Amino acid sequence: MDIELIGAPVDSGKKSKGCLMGPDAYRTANLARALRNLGHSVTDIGNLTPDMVAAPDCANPAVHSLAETIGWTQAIHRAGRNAMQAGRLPIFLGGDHSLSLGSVTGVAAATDKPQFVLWLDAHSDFHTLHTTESGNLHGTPLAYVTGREGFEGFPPVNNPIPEQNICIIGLRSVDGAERGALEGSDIRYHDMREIDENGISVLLRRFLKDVADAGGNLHVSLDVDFLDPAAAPAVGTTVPGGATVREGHLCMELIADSGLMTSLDLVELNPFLDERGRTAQLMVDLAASALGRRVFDRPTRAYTS
Ligand SMILES: NC(=[NH2+])NCCC[C@H](N)C(=O)O
Ligand SMILES: [Mn+2]
Ligand SMILES: [Mn+2]
Repeated sequence: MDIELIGAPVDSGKKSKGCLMGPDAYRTANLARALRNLGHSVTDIGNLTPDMVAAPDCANPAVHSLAETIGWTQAIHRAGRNAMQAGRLPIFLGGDHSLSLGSVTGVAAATDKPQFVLWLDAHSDFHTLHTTESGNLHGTPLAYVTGREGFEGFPPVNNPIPEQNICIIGLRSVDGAERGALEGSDIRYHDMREIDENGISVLLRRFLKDVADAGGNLHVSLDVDFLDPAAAPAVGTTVPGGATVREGHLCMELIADSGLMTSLDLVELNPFLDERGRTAQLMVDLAASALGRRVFDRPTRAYTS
């Protein structure tokens, strides 16, 4: 694969800061080398900066950092579209999850194929500007990319993702308004109990088969808080009871086997909250699994520090 690393140090999607350090933490954890070792060509285009836009009016007083988030959305959208049009697989190095307002719409704008989205997250991120109580826009991208109303001031979504093409796995923290919207939608979603009862591979394989049958492109959006906080502490919105390290890798290995992934977000890493870089390293290892690393390819533990 021809992979493009796109630094997106978005930190406007919530109040507690630190995700802006994410792209450099992935670089420090040697993401590019891990992917090159798998035989991929890797280009790091450095970090994007947000467009400067005027602040639109917003009826919800809780919403904050609106202009900055719109500016990021535009810049990330362009970068994602360009990478796809150049025949590359973009990996968006976040940055908080509001970066997906731009990444998902950008990659979807670059293809005629049906676009599918796999959302690995403790949260559904299905708020609009009007339903969010926190005012944190990292809780909104899935509603935006499906073309829902309630995003005044944002670029119009010209290539909305059909709800049937979206699968959320890992849910364990959904706000009331999101729940109502989700239940009234065609999005498929699997909470942690369903994972426990069925095994994560059963749920994911079902979705991957649909992507394959439709001949679709697959965007994977991996939120650090999909994982259990014991394994991945470097995130502001920890929720106990998340995916294990092996469940995370199994998802990524199934994605690699499918050959369907065309773009990837690594979001919500807050290196300020990390412990000796272990969450950044885990995210790098998961990205490597998604791009073909297998259990037996992993460096022998005793030989690494
Ligand atoms: N990308 C995330 N970590 N999102 C968390 C969102 C939490 C909550 N639903 C909110 O709107 O504030
Ligand atoms: Mn999220
Ligand atoms: Mn989350």
